[in-house]
Amino acid sequence: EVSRGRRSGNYEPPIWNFNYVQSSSSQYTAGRRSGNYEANMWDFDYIQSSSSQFTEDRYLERASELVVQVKKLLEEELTEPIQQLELIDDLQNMGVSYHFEDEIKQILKSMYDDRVKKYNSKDSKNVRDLYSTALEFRLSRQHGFTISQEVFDCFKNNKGGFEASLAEDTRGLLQLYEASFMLMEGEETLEQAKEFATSFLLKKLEDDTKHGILVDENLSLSVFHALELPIHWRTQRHNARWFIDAYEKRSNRNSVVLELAKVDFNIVQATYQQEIKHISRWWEQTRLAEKLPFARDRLVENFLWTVGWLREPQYGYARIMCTKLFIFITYVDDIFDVYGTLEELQLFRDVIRRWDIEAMGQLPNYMQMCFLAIDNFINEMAYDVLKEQEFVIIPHLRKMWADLCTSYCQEAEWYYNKYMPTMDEYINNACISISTPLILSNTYFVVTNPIEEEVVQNFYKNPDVVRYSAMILRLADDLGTSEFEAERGDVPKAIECYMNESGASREEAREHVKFMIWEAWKKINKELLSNASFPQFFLRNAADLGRAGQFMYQHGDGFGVNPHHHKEDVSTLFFEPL
Ligand SMILES: CC1(C)[C@@H]2CC[C@@]1(C)[C@@H](OP(=O)([O-])OP(=O)([O-])[O-])C2
Ligand SMILES: [Mg+2]
Ligand SMILES: [Mg+2]
Ligand SMILES: [Mg+2]
Repeated sequence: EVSRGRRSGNYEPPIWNFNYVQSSSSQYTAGRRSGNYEANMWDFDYIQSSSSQFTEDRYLERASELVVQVKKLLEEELTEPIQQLELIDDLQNMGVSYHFEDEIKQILKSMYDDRVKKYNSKDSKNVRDLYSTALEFRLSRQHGFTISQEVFDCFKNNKGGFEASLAEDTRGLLQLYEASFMLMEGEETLEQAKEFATSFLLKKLEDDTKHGILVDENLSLSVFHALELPIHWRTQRHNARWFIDAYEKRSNRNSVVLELAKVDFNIVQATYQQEIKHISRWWEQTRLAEKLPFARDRLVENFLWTVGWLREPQYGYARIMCTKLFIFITYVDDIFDVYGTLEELQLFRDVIRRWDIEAMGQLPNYMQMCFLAIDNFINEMAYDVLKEQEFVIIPHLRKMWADLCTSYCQEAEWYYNKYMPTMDEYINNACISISTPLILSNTYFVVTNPIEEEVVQNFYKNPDVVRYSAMILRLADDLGTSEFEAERGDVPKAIECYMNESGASREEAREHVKFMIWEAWKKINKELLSNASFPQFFLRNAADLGRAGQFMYQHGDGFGVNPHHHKEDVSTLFFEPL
């Protein structure tokens, strides 16, 4: 088959194979109930209840005790607002804030109301230190409070720039840097803040490296980590382990908070592990990896994608279904990008557009296998939803798949016809081919009860929140994968389109794509604060899907060509307890 002029992705076999996954275990997994995992444990209603049915009671009990103690700490024992803000930030970064959502919202709301009162009372400007102002700004915006960038005006000189004396305040500069990523279009102070803080933080790292003296090693590590990716661009679960390790090194760490972070990390890991084992058994029996060996067989890495936006334990069913979705998207993407002839691809697109099961016979066997497996999958999802809430999602699932394959086929036709699309032509198609509309709509269907028809109709209005989420994932993907794709043979991607249009070098084009990601985040930040057409959880998923792309491709193609980039992440998240 490959000899018939078909391209190959030369993708390595999976690092985590079936036997490894099935042999994994965790002391946190409930032994007595392990036998009935294959019963109806995985359908929508059962799994939605709570994934704690997988966990040993003694660990659940300890975690519950610790949650009560941390709530008391957060609401009663911490007397200074800055202490509460620091603990909120630590709980979020270590992945345990989902236990304290109401308390966190209440604390941030009362701080926001106080600030508005003070501002309206024209009190003398309550000039606070940069550190606490920036931390409160970021957390408030993150939780939907439209705090103004003007809170930073008191740190500017009479020329409108930030005071040079702030350069000595590394902790404050780090928080100013983190806060600046919450910006929306037109917020010049935050644009300035990002440039100002970045320049001094980079200088701080250079000085540390040059002189070899780390005044505060933890602070230097935090600065380095932030300059790699700011907190606002990081997915919580993927980064929890780093923050727990960093918290443990701190002299001011709270032992109760640390113990909760560790025991919760291990409970969630045990839950994820059971889900991966279940999906792995399903994947093995499809035999698609055997039948379509040219495609990326990345079951565990596809699960790693889904914990980027479906992190809380109770979303087990959704993680299972979205991992299956990601597997099929990857396989269809590789059919269009790597293996199919143009004639086969156009036929496949037309059959998918009509969802014409009867026309299956016209397809080559590898496409028949893929189409029928996807048909089984969307019927399974649609039946689960219909059983739960009498809402028929089949037409929407088929439409989203048809749109995806149409965009894939457009890319294939550009490739085979050696056509170089303009940047606009490429981006308008690539915001669909990156599969974000399909992923976000499917996620909505598997986590929402009741599904609202009005929200579903909003999917079809090419909403900005979906477009800019797709833009971030698409551009992160192109930064990570397009050089290898160009070598193998694929449609020109954002970098190549920009080089062609502007005459820029590859490095200049890469910098421009990074700038486009920065611009897309301004749009998403506005959507997160003001979009009323979609539920908050949908908006969070949209932002997190972009973040998952920035995580996955941070060091190149960490999914297809170089899954070893995330070998450590997979081990610590799914297989090795803290
Ligand atoms: C789910 C995905 C994020 C989307 C389809 C498979 C992916 C893992 C990625 O793969 P890639 O081959 O880089 O996509 P594209 O560049 O061919 O669009 C793009
Ligand atoms: Mg591809
Ligand atoms: Mg593709
Ligand atoms: Mg790619």
